[in-house]
Amino acid sequence: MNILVINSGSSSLKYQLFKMPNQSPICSGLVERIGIDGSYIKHTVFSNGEKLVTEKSGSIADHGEALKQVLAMLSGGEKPVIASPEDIAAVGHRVVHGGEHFSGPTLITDEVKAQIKKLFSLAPLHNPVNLKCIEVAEQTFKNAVQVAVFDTAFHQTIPAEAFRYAIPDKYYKEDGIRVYGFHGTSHKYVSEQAIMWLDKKESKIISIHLGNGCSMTAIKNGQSIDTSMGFGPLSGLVMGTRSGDIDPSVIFHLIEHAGYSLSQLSTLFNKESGLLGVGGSSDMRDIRKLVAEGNDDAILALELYAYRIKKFIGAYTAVMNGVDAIIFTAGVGENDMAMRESACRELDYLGIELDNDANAQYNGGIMDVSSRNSKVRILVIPTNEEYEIASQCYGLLN
Ligand SMILES: Nc1ncnc2c1ncn2[C@@H]1O[C@H](COP(=O)(O)OP(=O)(O)O)[C@@H](O)[C@H]1O
Ligand SMILES: CC(=O)OP(=O)(O)O
Ligand SMILES: [Mg+2]
Repeated sequence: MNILVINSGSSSLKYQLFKMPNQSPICSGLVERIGIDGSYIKHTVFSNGEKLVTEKSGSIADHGEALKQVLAMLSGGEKPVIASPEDIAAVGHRVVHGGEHFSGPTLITDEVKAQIKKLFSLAPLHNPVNLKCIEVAEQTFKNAVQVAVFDTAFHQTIPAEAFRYAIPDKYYKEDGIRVYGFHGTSHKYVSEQAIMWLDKKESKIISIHLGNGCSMTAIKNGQSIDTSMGFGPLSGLVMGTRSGDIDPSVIFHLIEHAGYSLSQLSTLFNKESGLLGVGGSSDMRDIRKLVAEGNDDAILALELYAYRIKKFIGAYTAVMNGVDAIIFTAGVGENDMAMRESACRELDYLGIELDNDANAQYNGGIMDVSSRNSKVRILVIPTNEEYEIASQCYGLLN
């Protein structure tokens, strides 16, 4: 059974085609820097132990256009992987916000699409794009089953003391205002990998997902018990274009004294803040180049970014009364060794000590980059949201 997985993030679209239940993909790829200059597609076909890579650059304005180009690559190019749309039995979609409605993989119906739409304003960089990808896939693969896997699902185990905000009851009961948490598919996947690696079911893990969106999760005995994103994917860590935690008084101030409208506020905190707002680019690679040129704004952006991670490591160590392992994952977490170094600096009081050489040598797979004396294992684990989505789809359909 061929399952195509579509993972649209805020700046990227990733995809993999799996022949399930076999774990290895037939092809995979990503479209990066969507909506900013220098967009490109990298499409890799795996065949008889070999990799055939096709790369294409050019401007890609939005996720709809990105997905159309990806679909053309699946059936065309040097090595087509499908002969016709009928070759795809199911399409698994990453959907970021599912509210309290969804705690597992879900067959997409008109009702499910309506729910995804209802949550547009809570995840404005994601849910509209997720729905667009579902619609393009429905039109392209008319006979395939469409399945949604929600970022929020893994966090449904968070207890009330962590998911409720300290505001009157009715805002939760009537309006569903609570912490939902995101990147759940990634936190689930990497923490399960870590539990296998540690060979320890009763474990305390902090998972740090640093992509364009960034979040951290405290995972006790395999279950999410707290996470840094909240009602929407905006709170917590400093991100590519999102501010992370901010005192709501700033919002009152901007409305009262600068006449800001709702949409101006949403644009400011979702699209113009974070690394972009402080350092001049949303992309960590650009920030690193600016830092190398001595740009003070970019240096400050990195400091804010690392400081916030460190603060949550402290908070989640306290919440779990200890920590066995910390995981770094996603675009920045896997590729930016200097950020891992900054975030773990001077944490020896908590028993967290990085091995700088091992950290610098990381080049893929699961690796322990902590020093021998470190009480806490520091693991770099490549996330694979697409594989996790494919297995959940397969589980649902069989
Ligand atoms: N080699 C690298 N060094 C530093 N940062 C990197 C590298 N490769 C990717 N990144 C960063 O990873 C981020 C994107 O992460 P990703 O997980 O793909 O994001 P998303 O899924 O949220 O769109 C960008 O900030 C990008 O600069
Ligand atoms: C939820 C979220 O922020 O996702 P991404 O990092 O893919 O933008
Ligand atoms: Mg992502």
